[in-house]
Amino acid sequence: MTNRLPQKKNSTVSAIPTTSTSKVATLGELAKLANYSLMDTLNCDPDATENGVDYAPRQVFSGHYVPITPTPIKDPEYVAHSNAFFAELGLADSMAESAHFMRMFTGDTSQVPAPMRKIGWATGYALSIYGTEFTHQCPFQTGNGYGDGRAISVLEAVINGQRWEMQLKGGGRTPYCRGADGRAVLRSSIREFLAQEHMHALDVSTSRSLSLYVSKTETVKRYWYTEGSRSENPDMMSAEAVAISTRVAPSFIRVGQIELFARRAREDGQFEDQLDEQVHAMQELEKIVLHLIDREYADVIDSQLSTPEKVVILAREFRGRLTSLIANWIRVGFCQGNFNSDNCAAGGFTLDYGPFGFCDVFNPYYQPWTGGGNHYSFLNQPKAAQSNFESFCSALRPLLADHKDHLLALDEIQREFSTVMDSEMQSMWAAKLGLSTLNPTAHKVLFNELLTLMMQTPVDYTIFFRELSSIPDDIRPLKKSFYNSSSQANESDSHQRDTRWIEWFATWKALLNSDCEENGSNLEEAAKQMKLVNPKYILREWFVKPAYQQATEGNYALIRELQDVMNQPYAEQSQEVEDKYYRLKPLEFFKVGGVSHLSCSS
Ligand SMILES: Nc1ncnc2c1ncn2[C@@H]1O[C@H](COP(=O)(O)OP(=O)(O)OP(=O)(O)O)[C@@H](O)[C@H]1O
Ligand SMILES: [Mg+2]
Repeated sequence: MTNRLPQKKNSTVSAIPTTSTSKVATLGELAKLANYSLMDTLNCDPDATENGVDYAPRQVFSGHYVPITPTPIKDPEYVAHSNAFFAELGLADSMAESAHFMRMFTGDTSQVPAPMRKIGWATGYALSIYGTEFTHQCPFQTGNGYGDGRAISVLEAVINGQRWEMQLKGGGRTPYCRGADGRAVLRSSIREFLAQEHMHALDVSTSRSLSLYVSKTETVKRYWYTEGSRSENPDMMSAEAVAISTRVAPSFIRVGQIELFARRAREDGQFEDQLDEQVHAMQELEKIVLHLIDREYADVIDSQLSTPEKVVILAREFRGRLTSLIANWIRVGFCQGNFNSDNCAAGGFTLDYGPFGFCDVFNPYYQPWTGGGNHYSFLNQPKAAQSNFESFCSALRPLLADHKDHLLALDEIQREFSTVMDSEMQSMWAAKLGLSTLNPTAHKVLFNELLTLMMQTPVDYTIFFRELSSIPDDIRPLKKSFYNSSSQANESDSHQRDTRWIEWFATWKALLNSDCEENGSNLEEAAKQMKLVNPKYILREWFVKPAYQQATEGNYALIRELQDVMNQPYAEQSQEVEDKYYRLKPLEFFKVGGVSHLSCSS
């Protein structure tokens, strides 16, 4: 029986583990775990100011990072921290509201205890949209001014043998800010904070949430929707409180980052001074790739291998993680919305919860972001991932220029992407249906008919699969997931629809029974497995909206409630929770700006 699709674990590093079982309770204790591999091994931008007050938009021509001192938010207030992640890191919960911790993670690094550093870093990256290279998003039209415009990393620490990078989002301007304010508002910060931890609880590989603080006095202006607006684009400008959330991952290296150095390494080199630059760029490309391997793939790539050998394994491993990630996104109804190469983590986990959403009604073209088009829509994500993977492979190619066999191996890995992706998708759909495979023709027919029925009915994606997971006796429980209830549809249509569902259900049940027999399993076991694959609770946008609305009034109760419910998405939980959160999307929320669609997310 196929069960929950495994996600690749974040890589570990060999370091001295913290042996003590007592929790890290002060910033001083956390400081002792600091270990700045990126700053210490990669190249600093030679034009950067030493004190890190490098806030004006400018071109950054070389180097892997720019040292940046974050800009603290004014009069910060604690909003939330992730208890689950604190526990995993061995941090005491009390730290989140302690003065020193709060000061650092609201952007004031002036007093951090040594060996922590007062200056953080931002990185440049390139952008490809659906495989096409872009440079004009950068104000200089060269691509040299694009990168972390408001994300500033402030710490790398090795905690219990695992290396983590901690990054402030909304920590102020950097040379990559392109003239913007470097801030994030409370609404988008709450969305990202909750979604990251929810995705982790769903077993989908992701950056994690550490903490979230809001300013009581500092605001920035953002376009947004008036209450109940059905407009596609925001119809008002409002002043919103700024916030800093801290996200954490083994690294924040994006496909776009590797691309940036590859593009430079690829330049013509017609003139002698350009040749020097090109050699330098090639060295920088190799360095960032080796760093990526060290940070994200150390457990699967032998450090003794040559660079070309490492590069080929890297491509294969990333392909494995990326295809598994996308299958998992689709398993839980997640649409990233803006899956450009600069939002695609080279470690193969979910990054950048901007215009993301979880689908309520099943729709293959579900896309929460009005600017995202069909290419980033729900069931097109495997294709979007393939484009990012091709950009990744192109960026690795300069490193293999003199190694024909390795180049051929890379070509092969790239060519096989869609086969590997299809196989991941098939296993995922099979697991959602409780089946061990979708290979036999009868299974494929069953699946295709299901897609048609789910669209035509239409069904709520989460509720449908969760009800199916109970392996009911007939289709009545499945009807809980139908958006057009029989009372709304005309009688003959609903009769026809039910007949098709009854037939589909009978076929599914028969295939499930014979699958169980073949595998020496039973329906009870199948139901148990299905409930580990098909979540009951999903972070629907209309749950999040009241939480961020109340938060603007200083009431964080709903955020806590959502943390509790969404951090155990497979559990049955109480009747009260079920009544409130296991529900179809109310009709009044359809087509409403900020709930059903977003035009921007920052
Ligand atoms: N308010 C802002 N100030 C400065 N830069 C910004 C701001 N908003 C977005 N950016 C930058 O614009 C680029 C595109 O924005 P996008 O919405 O993809 O990213 P994001 O949500 O800020 O960042 P990330 O990908 O780091 O999660 C990013 O490089 C981002 O840093
Ligand atoms: Mg982004």
